[in-house]
Amino acid sequence: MNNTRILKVELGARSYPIRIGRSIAGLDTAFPESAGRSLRVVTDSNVEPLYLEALLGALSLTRDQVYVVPAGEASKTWDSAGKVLDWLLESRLSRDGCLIALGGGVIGDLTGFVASIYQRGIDFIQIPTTLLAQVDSSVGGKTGVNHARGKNLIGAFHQPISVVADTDTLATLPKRELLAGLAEVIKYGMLADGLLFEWLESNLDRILSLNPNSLAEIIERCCAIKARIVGLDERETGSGPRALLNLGHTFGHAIETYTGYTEWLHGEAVATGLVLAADLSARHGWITEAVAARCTALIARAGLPVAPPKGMTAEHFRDLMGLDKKVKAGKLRLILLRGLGDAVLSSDFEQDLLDETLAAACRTTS
Ligand SMILES: NC(=O)c1ccc[n+]([C@@H]2O[C@H](COP(=O)([O-])OP(=O)(O)OC[C@H]3O[C@@H](n4cnc5c(N)ncnc54)[C@H](O)[C@@H]3O)[C@@H](O)[C@H]2O)c1
Ligand SMILES: O=C(O)C(=O)C[C@@H](O)[C@H](O)[C@H](O)COP(=O)(O)O
Ligand SMILES: [Zn+2]
Repeated sequence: MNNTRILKVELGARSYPIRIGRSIAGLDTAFPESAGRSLRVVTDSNVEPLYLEALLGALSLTRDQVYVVPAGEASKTWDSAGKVLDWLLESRLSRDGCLIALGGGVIGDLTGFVASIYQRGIDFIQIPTTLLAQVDSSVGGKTGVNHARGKNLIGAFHQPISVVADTDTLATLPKRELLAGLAEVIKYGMLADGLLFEWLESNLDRILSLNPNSLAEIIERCCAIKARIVGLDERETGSGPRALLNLGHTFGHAIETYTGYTEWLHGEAVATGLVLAADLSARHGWITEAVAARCTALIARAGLPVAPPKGMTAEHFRDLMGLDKKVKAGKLRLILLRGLGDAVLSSDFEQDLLDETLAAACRTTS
């Protein structure tokens, strides 16, 4: 790969590199971690025609070492995981084998989950091909599948042994998917890095026009934030900082579940969730209304939704958010803002103010 930048997720014996660079043709040199391993690739039906041949060529693999799932969130299910597991057993992969996830966050989460339970756990490598996966999902070892009752409710923490992000792959990404990835980038600015947020306000157009240097810049900055947080709190303990990466997600996951995982992309739902989190923070007086307005404005400028789907009510939100994994002792906990770049995990928000936020948001779309 050309111009490779290397970051590291520091987790003792489970530490691993994140390589960010260009040119998929050089992928063989990009992850020495795969050398000498028995490999299997999992990808999806959109990524297969675009990047599979290059990867197979680089690693001297054959088609029978590849499993292709239908593209999209509908494949992030228990049923799909079962099918991949069946295939791995049929292809007689042993415990020293290694999976490669070639694709977006759906493929990364699904493949990582399969790797976490196949023969009680085998290695896997992430080759993220969406902006969302390059800035977020490929790093940190959250793997899993969705359930009709809620997002990511079945899963495991299982770290990859390597992440290889080739920014050239973003050239083929549909615009809507690029924008969905941008939602997680804006999230990082809001929760941990006010300067990144300001940089996005000034440089949004460069990102939208796929300027390679700007893309590499945001991918590196986001991965650095995530690597630091994951290194401090790998398994999202109650007291550690990892939960902060969930800013906007309690609302966002409710939207994804309400819409059946097919209408709204994850990043779109998170975008609206970020707006709601900022609104609720402002109602508490923890950030000014002007800061909340800046968050909403940047998200809207990025072409992302700022209000829930039509028909979704405050009652729908309250019901779905009750199954959020951050619920503790029956009490909902939310990530809220104390400033731009300063997020907190809070259980002491006012229920009345949450009701106001939900009522106002749902009124705009009903
Ligand atoms: N594990 C984590 O920490 C974490 C973090 C954020 C999101 N996620 C999960 O990630 C998922 C969303 O990921 P996503 O947005 O990457 O979705 P995705 O994997 O569905 O990819 C989006 C679409 O782009 C296509 N695609 C992928 N790469 C392409 C390329 N280079 N060119 C053209 N098309 C391409 C895919 O086929 C798909 O249709 C959600 O399930 C979300 O919950 C997980
Ligand atoms: O890595 C994390 O931690 C995150 O919360 C990143 C999120 O962007 C991501 O969507 C994650 O899958 C959400 O996890 P969940 O635990 O809320 O299901
Ligand atoms: Zn997310």
